[in-house]
Amino acid sequence: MALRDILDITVQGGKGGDGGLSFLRLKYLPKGGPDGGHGGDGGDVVLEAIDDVTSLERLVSRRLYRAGTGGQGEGRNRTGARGEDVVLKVPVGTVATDLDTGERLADLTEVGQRALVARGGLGGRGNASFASSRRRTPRFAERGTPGETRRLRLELRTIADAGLVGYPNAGKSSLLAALSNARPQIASYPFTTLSPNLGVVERGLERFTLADIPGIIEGASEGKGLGLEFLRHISRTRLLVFVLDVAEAPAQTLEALRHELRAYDPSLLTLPALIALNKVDLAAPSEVAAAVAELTPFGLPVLPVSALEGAGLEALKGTLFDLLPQRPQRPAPAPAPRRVVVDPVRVERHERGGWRVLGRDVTELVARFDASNREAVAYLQGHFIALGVYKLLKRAGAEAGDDVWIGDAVFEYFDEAGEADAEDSAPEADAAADDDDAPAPLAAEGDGAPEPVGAAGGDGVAEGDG
Ligand SMILES: Nc1nc2c(ncn2[C@@H]2O[C@H](COP(=O)(O)OP(=O)(O)OP(=O)(O)O)[C@@H](O)[C@H]2O)c(=O)[nH]1
Repeated sequence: MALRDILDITVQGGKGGDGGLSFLRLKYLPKGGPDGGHGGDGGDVVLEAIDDVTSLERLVSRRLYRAGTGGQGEGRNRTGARGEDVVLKVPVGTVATDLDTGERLADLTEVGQRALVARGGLGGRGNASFASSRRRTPRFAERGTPGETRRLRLELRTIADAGLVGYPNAGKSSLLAALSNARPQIASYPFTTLSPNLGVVERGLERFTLADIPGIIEGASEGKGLGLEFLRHISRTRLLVFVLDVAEAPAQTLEALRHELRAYDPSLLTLPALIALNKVDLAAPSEVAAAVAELTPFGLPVLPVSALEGAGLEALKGTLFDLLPQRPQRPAPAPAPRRVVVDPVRVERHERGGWRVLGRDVTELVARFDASNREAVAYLQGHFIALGVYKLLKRAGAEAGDDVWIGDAVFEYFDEAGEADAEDSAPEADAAADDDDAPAPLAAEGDGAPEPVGAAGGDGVAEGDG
């Protein structure tokens, strides 16, 4: 079977469900407390390695794989359902790379191994979470965050146990067909095989996989022909079978093949190897004997065979089983650490007048609330203080009435006295989260002017040039 071995897709974690906005209703308790539950987290996109080399083929029909959205939080503090995961089955030997960052996300070397490639978003907190002694009936809740989106390259690096290496037309496909269950196309001209063919070789209950590694010609290691495309398939085999045509200067050919392998990856030459001296049916016995003598100095077992007529194949098979090293029990690799993106809060002029506040923490925070909801904005103000937003705006020269853009939301800036005094008694970042409707000099557009209050704590976090 010919294998598709590279596929680019987009994967997207599910959006987190929004937090619930709800109040307890009881017959004798008309003004019940807030009881909106949390939104469920969005589902993840996960890769799972299976023992089927054709499985990339089945992912071709779609370009985007998106996991399920988390359910919305509901009354009586009911948490929304978690979004459904999407599990993509890929062949063992698949390597997943982030196309935009080049980061290696997964290297699946064992059947059943899984890797998370796009995390679902977080569910938002329900309004019950925002209740406090001063805000008994919070009429806002948090939105869920979007899931991760990634452009992904899936690349199958064939993990065949043994690889057939030889010049075009040496008889690799024929040998593969003769030794295994594979039925590759065979033609009498070079380059019939453009992607590796794979077969399973069996002896009683033992079995191993054998791949035909085509395209290795002189200069392959420098990228000639499709050389590098094919060479990467060898990089994981545990045994090499050099396939040489008895009539085509076998010793010289072997030298050339070894040269290409060494240039690509010197460690390939340390793998156990043997020589299948093919097409002996076309040569006189003396010719075969001379070729064997010529090859002996390489120190590898030499097995004269005829892929076409079947001569020597049982002996070849036996030697393959004898030489094949045990598959190492590789521990599952540790998951890659999450990258921490440093994107400090900063302020710049907005092209339409006013200001733009940038920085991941603050824009993500604002995106989680409805900026037209006064209560939500009052809640956000505590965080703006902790993140140093006011201080930066003031330093940059913001004036009362200026528009301040944060993500998609627009606020209005209020300049006020007393800020300097408040700088010392700035709240901790954590405390700000629970801070009650602390008025501060940013209000949602159209809101009445709140009372002035002072500036930034958490300045270390927010350091940046205004
Ligand atoms: N007489 C004879 N012909 C053979 C033998 N093995 C392969 N051939 C022939 O040699 C030609 C090439 O064989 P393939 O198996 O396609 O060779 P390959 O090395 O896989 O070639 P590429 O796929 O082009 O890299 C075909 O015409 C085969 O029938 C053999 O043992 N004896």
